[in-house]
Amino acid sequence: MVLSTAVLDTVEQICHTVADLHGELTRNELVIWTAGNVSARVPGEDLMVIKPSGVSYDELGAEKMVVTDLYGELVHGSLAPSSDTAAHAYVYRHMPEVGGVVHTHSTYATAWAARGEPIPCVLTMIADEFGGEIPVGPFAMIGDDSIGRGIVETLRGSRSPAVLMRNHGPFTVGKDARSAVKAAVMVEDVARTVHIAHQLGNPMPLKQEDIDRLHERYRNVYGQQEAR
Ligand SMILES: O=C(CO)[C@@H](O)[C@H](O)COP(=O)(O)O
Repeated sequence: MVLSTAVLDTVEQICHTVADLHGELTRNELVIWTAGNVSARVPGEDLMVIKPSGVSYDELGAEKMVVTDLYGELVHGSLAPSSDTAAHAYVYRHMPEVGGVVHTHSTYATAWAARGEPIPCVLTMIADEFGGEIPVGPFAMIGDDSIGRGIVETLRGSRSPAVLMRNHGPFTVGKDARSAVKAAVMVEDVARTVHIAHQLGNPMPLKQEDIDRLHERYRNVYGQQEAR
């Protein structure tokens, strides 16, 4: 596939954004070695930008990013795309509102995934960002559509931008890649806090009406609305 100059310009900007966001994964200590990935949809095109597989985060500049179609076929770039490319691509094909996808193996969220247990909505921060419990998706093999199917089946009908894929780890989505990274940071933080709460006793669930009000306020009042 030959990309037009206009699309190449857009792709170049997105490559910089996606490369920088991989720096957020390391800065927030969500990944070890090469074990996590960020992607972004190319707006208006059936394309996405994702990191190459198995390349050190220290070497992940914009020039190393790869562009694939929404079936994971390489369109631009020379390196082999991330092993989770098919999963990200499936999400973009089936969730048109999603502009960014992130996967990590962050320690506490992955521990919940190993136990196959949703993170209960026992904190205002969980109600705010996730709108309820953080769900568990099925175990799925790496490399084909299976993980993507599990993500989409679990997140459809949920307000959560995060799913804990059983025996694997968290996948998060957002309107753009930065929002998906934010959800990845937050899922790890609440996974750790709720784990600690469990060591101390029984965390108290929030009432559904309070969850709804908190989530609504977070979406529509919190922060600088024009920047959301
Ligand atoms: O869980 C998996 C698959 O084993 C991945 O998240 C890897 O840990 C990182 O893979 P690349 O993005 O480097 O291919």
